[in-house]
Order: sequence, then C-alpha cells, then structure tokens
Amino acid sequence: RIGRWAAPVESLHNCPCPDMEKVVLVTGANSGIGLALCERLLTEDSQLLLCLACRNMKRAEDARSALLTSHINAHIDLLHLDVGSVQSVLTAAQEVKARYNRIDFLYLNAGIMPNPQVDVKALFKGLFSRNVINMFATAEGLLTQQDRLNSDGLQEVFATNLFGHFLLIRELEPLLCPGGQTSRIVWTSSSNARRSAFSIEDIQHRNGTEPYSSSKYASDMLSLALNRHKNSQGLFSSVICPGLVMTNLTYGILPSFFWTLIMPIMWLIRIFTNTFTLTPYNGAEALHWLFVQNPESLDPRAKYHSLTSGLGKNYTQSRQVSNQRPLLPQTLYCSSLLYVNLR
Ligand SMILES: NC(=O)C1=CN([C@@H]2O[C@H](COP(=O)(O)OP(=O)(O)OC[C@H]3O[C@@H](n4cnc5c(N)ncnc54)[C@H](OP(=O)(O)O)[C@@H]3O)[C@@H](O)[C@H]2O)C=CC1
Ligand SMILES: CC(C)CCC[C@@H](C)[C@H]1CC[C@H]2C3=C(CC[C@]12C)[C@@]1(C)CCC(=O)[C@@H](C)[C@@H]1CC3
Repeated sequence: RIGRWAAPVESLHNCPCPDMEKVVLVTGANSGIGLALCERLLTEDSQLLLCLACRNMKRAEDARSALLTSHINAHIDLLHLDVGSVQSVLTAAQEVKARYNRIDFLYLNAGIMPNPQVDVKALFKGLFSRNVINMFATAEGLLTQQDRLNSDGLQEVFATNLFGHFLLIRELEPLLCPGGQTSRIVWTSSSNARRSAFSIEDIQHRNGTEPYSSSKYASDMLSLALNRHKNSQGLFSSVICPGLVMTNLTYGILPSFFWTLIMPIMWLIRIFTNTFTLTPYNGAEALHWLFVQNPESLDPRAKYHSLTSGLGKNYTQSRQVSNQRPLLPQTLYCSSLLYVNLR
C-alpha cells in the first residue's frame, strides 16, 4: 500500500527475517498473560520472530530463557520498553524500525492496576443480589485504585495502559501494513472496562477512583476508532478480555495466600461464570485465537473474551463492546492524536 503506512525502502533490507516469517511484538511479555501468550504463539508457529518488549531486562532475559527451554530453536528478541514513559516509547520505536521491516502482530498487553482496594461491603451486598454473576465477571462497583503522576506529568494508569501504546502504534506506522500486507493490533482490555468510569472531560481520569476501568474503556474506544480509520489500509485492531487470571496483577489485589485459600470457591464460581479462567494459559486463549483468525472475518466492534467452562474447556466468545456513545471513538482518537502530537 502507498501513503503513510508504507515502509521506507531502506528499512526493507534491515530485517533478519525471511519473507514468510511473522514478526510479533508483545508488550509486558515477561510475566502473566503476556508470557503465556508467547509460549502459545511459539507452539502455534515455530517460525515466528518474537520480540518481547519489557521494561525490566532481567525479567525479560528470564522470560526468554524460559521460552527457549520448551522452544529450543525459537527466534526471540528482547526490546527495552517502558510504555509508561514517552521517551522510552520513542527510543524503542526507533530500535524496532532499525531491526524489522514490518510488524505482523502488535500485542498491546502491558498493563497496571496500582493500589487496588476491594469494597468489602459492596462485595457482601452483591453476593446476595441478583447481580452476583455480573459482579464476579466485571467487578463492577467492587474495585477502586489510587493513581499518581508519572515523570512525564501524566496519570500513570492512562500513560501505561493507553497513551504509551497509542504512541507506539503511531511511531511504528511505517512498519504496519507495508506493501499491501495486513497488520494486526490486539489490546488486552478487560470486562472491568465501563463507560460510566470514563469522561472525555477528564481524559486521564485524574479526578476519579477507577482509572483502570476508565483506561480499559478508552482502549476499547480507541480500537474501534482505529478500525474506522485504518481498516481500509489493512490495519485491524481487536480487544480481548482474558477473564479473571491469577497473575502479579491479581496478587496485588489480595495476597497470594488468600487466593490459594479461596481457590476451591473460585473453581465453584467458574461453574456459574466461565470468566474465571484463572491460569495465564487459559487467559491467553482469545489472544491466541485471534492470531489464527483471518482479520476480515472479525467484527471491528467486538470484544473477544477468553472463557473456561466448569469442566476446564477453553474457548473464545465475541461480545459487543459495551455502551458506545456515537462520537466517542472519534473524539478519543482525536484527543489521543493531539496528545501524541504535543509530546
Ligand atoms: N489478571 C487479570 O485477571 C486480568 C488482566 N488483564 C490485563 O492483562 C494484561 C496483562 O496483565 P497480567 O498478566 O494479568 O499481569 P502481570 O502483572 O503479570 O503482567 C503485566 C505485564 O505488563 C508489564 N508492564 C507493566 N507496566 C509496564 C510498563 N510501564 N512498561 C512495560 N511493561 C509494563 C509488566 O512488567 P513488570 O514485570 O516489569 O511489572 C508485566 O510484564 C494487563 O493489561 C491487564 O490489565 C485484564 C483482565 C484481567
Ligand atoms: C470469594 C471471592 C472469589 C472473593 C474475591 C472478590 C474480588 C477480590 C474479586 C471478585 C471479582 C474479581 C475481578 C477482578 C479482581 C478481583 C475481583 C474483584 C478483576 C477486576 C481483575 C482485573 C480485570 O481486568 C477484571 C476482568 C477482573 C474482574 C473480576
């Protein structure tokens, strides 16, 4: 394709990968769902050129070693990337452009939920309400977080979960959809994403207590806007929810011994809500499923959910992204563009 999405001619010679090898970049790849995704992708396609984009290089090295144990000949690169820092994203994007001539899959998975607080009163009230299943699936009304400013003067949750990733997409434009090929973007969103937690007047959720929910809703809207603006150029964006998964993120909500203690209850709850996927492998189901789908067959307005049945069977289900206000995707896209241009 011609225009802004075409790769500069000189970079076409940089790539160490033969033409047919897929180039996949995963942010937050050193633990949890991101690491499980990498494991599953290498099992699916041993020819992959996989780039682990992480903020901590020691953890990234450990993740690469773990992956190489089960995939001895895998081609795994490391990239230093702190998505919560504008400078780090810019430097990392330069590095990516020097290394590869295209990106086939960009998995935007890194995410944070700092200082979470569970509203125990609401939890007990919810247990005896008709809304109990929805409460376990979405944590609606149960969770708040305390956010702070990062060194760029941005709210940390939005900077990490949304802005850094959007900036990365914009900076990597020359590698997306080169020469008429398609490229894919996949956001690890959440069923905790809620429209009522987001306000276009407070785009970083500076004044609220649910920045996580707000940032995930914003990523859903941004994905929608990307599809509207870029599908015709061969760029396809999708959002997924991995379900409730035991990772460092959830161990930050309640201590690990507590989760271990209530594990039998969690297995029981899984019979009623298949959103308790629990293991990173199960949580990566929808991310893996999208990898093997034809992008033209996907619904640009869907959120793809990783689900695990009571008997432990994994599957992916598409549900409409909730409650879109007609102009919100465009507005958010424009605001994010403005943010990126002002950087
Ligand atoms: N666990 C769950 O139940 C759910 C998780 N999710 C989402 O899944 C994604 C993965 O989380 P999960 O695997 O659960 O949790 P983990 O904490 O295990 O993984 C998060 C990953 O993101 C990385 N990360 C965090 N901040 C940055 C940053 N500034 N720059 C680069 N990397 C960063 C972490 O790196 P480091 O090791 O250095 O901290 C880590 O590799 C997140 O987006 C989360 O919101 C969505 C729904 C449910
Ligand atoms: C007996 C119970 C299992 C006690 C656990 C209560 C709560 C701590 C959990 C109930 C629903 C959970 C949940 C999440 C966190 C922990 C709970 C609030 C998430 C918000 C984690 C991150 C996500 O992105 C969501 C998809 C999760 C939704 C459910």
